[in-house]
Amino acid sequence: MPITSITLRRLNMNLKNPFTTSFGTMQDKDFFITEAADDRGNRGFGESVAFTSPWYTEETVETNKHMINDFLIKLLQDNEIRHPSEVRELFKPIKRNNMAKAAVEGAIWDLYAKQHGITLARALGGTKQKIEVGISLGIQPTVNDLLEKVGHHIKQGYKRIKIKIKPGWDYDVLKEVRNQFPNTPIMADANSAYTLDDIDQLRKLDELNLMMIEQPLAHDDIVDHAKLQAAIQTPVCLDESIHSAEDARKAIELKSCRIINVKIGRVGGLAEAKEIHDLCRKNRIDVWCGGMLEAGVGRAHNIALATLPQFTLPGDTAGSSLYWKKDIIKPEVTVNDGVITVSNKPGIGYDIDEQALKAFTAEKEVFDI
Ligand SMILES: O=C(O)CCC(=O)c1ccccc1C(=O)O
Ligand SMILES: [Mg+2]
Repeated sequence: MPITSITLRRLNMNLKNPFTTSFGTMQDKDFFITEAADDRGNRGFGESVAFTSPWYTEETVETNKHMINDFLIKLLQDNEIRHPSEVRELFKPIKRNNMAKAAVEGAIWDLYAKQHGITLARALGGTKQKIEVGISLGIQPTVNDLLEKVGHHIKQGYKRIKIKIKPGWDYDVLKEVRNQFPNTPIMADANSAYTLDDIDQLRKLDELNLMMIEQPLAHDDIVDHAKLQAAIQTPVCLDESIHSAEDARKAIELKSCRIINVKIGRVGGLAEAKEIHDLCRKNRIDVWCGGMLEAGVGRAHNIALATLPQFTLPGDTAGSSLYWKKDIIKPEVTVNDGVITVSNKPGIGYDIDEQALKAFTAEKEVFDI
């Protein structure tokens, strides 16, 4: 497929509200938007989901820059690809650095879909016209703040509420939420804040009828998670531990989880994400699309991925306006009664807001391919 250039733009955007996890608080986002262009005026876009510090995985904005500039671009310059699904194989000699790879691969998928006049969802084999979404609520200053936010988002129609937890902000808080909202689908995300020593505290969550607990144990573990899953009723969902279809296969085999949160960046791109999806479909593991506080381009990619059939649970792809005063796509992603209607325009399905993109761009570099 024709690709004549890759452009890297480094953007700075401010989140509307600070987002707090068991690791700390995020307010500013500094990230890359990638663009793959051909000589017929088609432009495909991708987004890197790495943060400025390596708290979620080992990658950062700076490591992304190094990997893309010094390795991934060269592989594209030296090799022809016929289809975006070949990018994964092309990037294999570079170990890990999945978010860097996904950012480049994503732009190429969007370009391919636009070259063929089809939606990215269709290029991936997705069929859903509508996707259900939930919201992820960071750790709040007080329980009352949390209860108020939960109530607000239930009223807006979000299909499930995810609550970040950590030791000291877990059972008691979730119990208050459950008491006030007895019928709402609720889940918890610990971002690796516990160990097996906390098993009694984690078992207490069983009485709260949670949809799942996401990544309770270490970011690189699938063994202790299997022990935990055997000891509690609440389904375990893995996020940080799954970087590839191979990781997913092993976790399924060990019974480390009953659910997997798929994030395109964490697993190295759309082709790998689809393979995890296919594997989970075969093994009847529910999957949902996670979020990384994306701007519109990354959000659009998530929506396209979530049109695949095994995305059976609501994802973290909430509406743009929950994160940003102004997004970089037109129109912004909107959610009605917890549902996003999938765009039928070619590629990611949203236009780039060129003015906004320019306004948020701090650095720009163009590589000829
Ligand atoms: O709303 C979103 O984009 C997802 C929010 C979220 O939970 C999250 C945000 C940043 C990093 C990791 C996670 C996570 O799923 O663990
Ligand atoms: Mg998570």
